[in-house]
Amino acid sequence: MLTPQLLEELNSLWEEGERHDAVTQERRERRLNITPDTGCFLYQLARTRGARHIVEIGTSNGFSTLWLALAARANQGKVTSLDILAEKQQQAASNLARFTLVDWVELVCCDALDWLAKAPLYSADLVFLDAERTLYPAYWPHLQRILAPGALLVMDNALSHPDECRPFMAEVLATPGYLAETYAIGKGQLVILKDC
Ligand SMILES: C[S@@+](CC[C@H](N)C(=O)[O-])C[C@H]1O[C@@H](n2cnc3c(N)ncnc32)[C@H](O)[C@@H]1O
Repeated sequence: MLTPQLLEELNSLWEEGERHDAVTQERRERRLNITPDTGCFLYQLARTRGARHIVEIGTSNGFSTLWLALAARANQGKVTSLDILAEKQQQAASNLARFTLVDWVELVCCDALDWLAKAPLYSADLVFLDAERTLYPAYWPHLQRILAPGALLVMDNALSHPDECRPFMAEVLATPGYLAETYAIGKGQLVILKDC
């Protein structure tokens, strides 16, 4: 259960990230966190789906990972979270420890495409995509393979960066068996259901 105190602590971490990003020019040093309502949305989706195998692409300092980890803990599952930058994952490890969620998350420092290329069939119940948007079309064949029947894929930034997201969205809409819709939550969430 997410207590008011826990929600307040998550909100404080997000506010701290916003303050940090406001004075940080270098993109690789920015947190670029999802919004708290997006975190709540992910938690609700993961809980109602009963997702046990959750994959996150783009860990940063672990703000979104915390929400997914809370759902994984409740579902007795786990999160595998990927980021290409080791320093980001060190920050995430520290935040997971602070929220005592380390046991529900495996942090993997890698290029997401390399990891996806080796991931097994039907190995994910929920995937959260929040990394380098122009690379998503190359991820799509692998994402289709790893999503279990009835699984969900959520992509952040559908409304904040429509031009960068358009090629991926076009690929998804052209693929039979997937139901996609964009919701005006945070920076815009494209939710894709593997409906086959
Ligand atoms: C927008 S941030 C993620 C924010 C995070 N989901 C949150 O809300 O707290 C994007 C992250 O994707 C990572 N990234 C970029 N390209 C990547 C790649 N090819 N493979 C894995 N991670 C990548 C970046 O290092 C960065 O930390």
